[in-house]
This record gives sequence, structure tokens and C-alpha cells, in this order.
Amino acid sequence: MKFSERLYDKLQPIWRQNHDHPFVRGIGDGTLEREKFRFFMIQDYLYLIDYAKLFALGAMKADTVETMGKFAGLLNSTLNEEMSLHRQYAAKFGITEDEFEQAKPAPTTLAYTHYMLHVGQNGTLADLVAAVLPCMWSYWEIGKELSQIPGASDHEFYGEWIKMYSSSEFGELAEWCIDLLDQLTENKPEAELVKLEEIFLNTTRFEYMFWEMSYRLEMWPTDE
Ligand SMILES: Cc1ncc(CN)c(N)n1
Repeated sequence: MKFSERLYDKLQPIWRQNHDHPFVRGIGDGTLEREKFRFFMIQDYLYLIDYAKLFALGAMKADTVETMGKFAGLLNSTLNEEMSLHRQYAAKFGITEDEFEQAKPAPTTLAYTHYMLHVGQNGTLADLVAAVLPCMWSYWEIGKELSQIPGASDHEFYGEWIKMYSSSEFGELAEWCIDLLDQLTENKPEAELVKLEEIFLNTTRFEYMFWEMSYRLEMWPTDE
């Protein structure tokens, strides 16, 4: 069994919780309050800045020029394609560039990105890929599932988001990462696989927390 199949089978219960989260359901049926999506977009923009850095670290740790080039492509598509979706939504919400630049990460955003950057900086290439994969893979799964809801991809507000994450271009990037993790884990000892599983589990949990944070508009609990 490929390592990605083992991860997929093992983590289905948490993935289902992501798919069933009211934030995700609300995008799918168009009922999500715009204020929550606005909050999410700003936090996600900050998240993606750090996430893109993980791909730069991936290029550093890659042991072939081909893999290095793929990570460079992922960095480019995150900054210039995925984040352009956020810029388009920002324009719809009237969020200025300044507001994006001045925005501060919420605790969950900070914890999630710092965890990934810690793993990416201190771990192996396989550790890094295990950390970033739930992000790409789960959004692709969610995008595909929501795109099956009649009319969801044509929704005047949330349709663009669903189209981005259900697109074959996004899916190809996720598949490349899945294949890379499978290659990197071939013939690896069980102890190593258990460690990678733990990393993958942690960022899967953070994915759930990110939906929850956005749904609850969670910032720091102190008055400032
Ligand atoms: C929190 C989060 N996770 C995943 C993705 C998809 N790159 C995202 N934009 N934001």
C-alpha cells in the first residue's frame, strides 16, 4: 500500500469533519455570512505568504533539479494564482492593499504557519511534504465535493472559490505532492512513517482549526 493511501484511510474521520464544517457547508450552499468569509480571506492571505515560503524551503531541500523546479512552480502559483483569488475577493470586499499588509495573524494562523515552518526548516524533505500536503489535498477534495452541488460553482459570490480549488490545475499540483511523498517514503522504516503520519495528522488538525477560527472570527482573547 502506498503511504498516501495509508494516510488517506487513517485520516478520513478528521477529513469528514472538515468537509462537514459549517464554514465549508456554507460555501457550498451559499449561506455563509460574508463577514466570516472576509475574515477568512484576510487570514488565509497571511497564511499563504508563509505557506509559499515552505515551497522555497522545498526547493532548497530537493535533491534533483526537476523537483527543485516543481517547488519553484508551486511557489509561483501560490503567489500569483492562488493569492490573486484573494486579491479579487479583497476588491469585492473593499479591502485595500494597505489593510492586507497591516493585517495581523490570529492565534490559529500563527500556530499553524509556525508549526509548518518549524518542520520545514528543521526536518527532512519528506517531513516538509507531509506538513504541506493536507493543505493542498484537503482543499482539492473539498473543492471537488462542493463543485458537485448543483449551481455551487456558478454562485455569484462563492463560485470563484469553488472553481479555483476544484480545478484540474490545482488537482495536478496536489497529485504531484502526493506522488512525491510516496516516492520519498518507499522502503522507509516504520518508525519514520509513524513520525510522518504524526506531522500529517497535526496539519490536518490545523486545517480543521482554521475553518473553526474563521467561523467564529477568533482573534486574540485579550482586549487590545
Ligand atoms: C488554511 C489553508 N489551507 C489550505 C489552503 C490551500 N492552499 C489554503 N489556501 N488555506
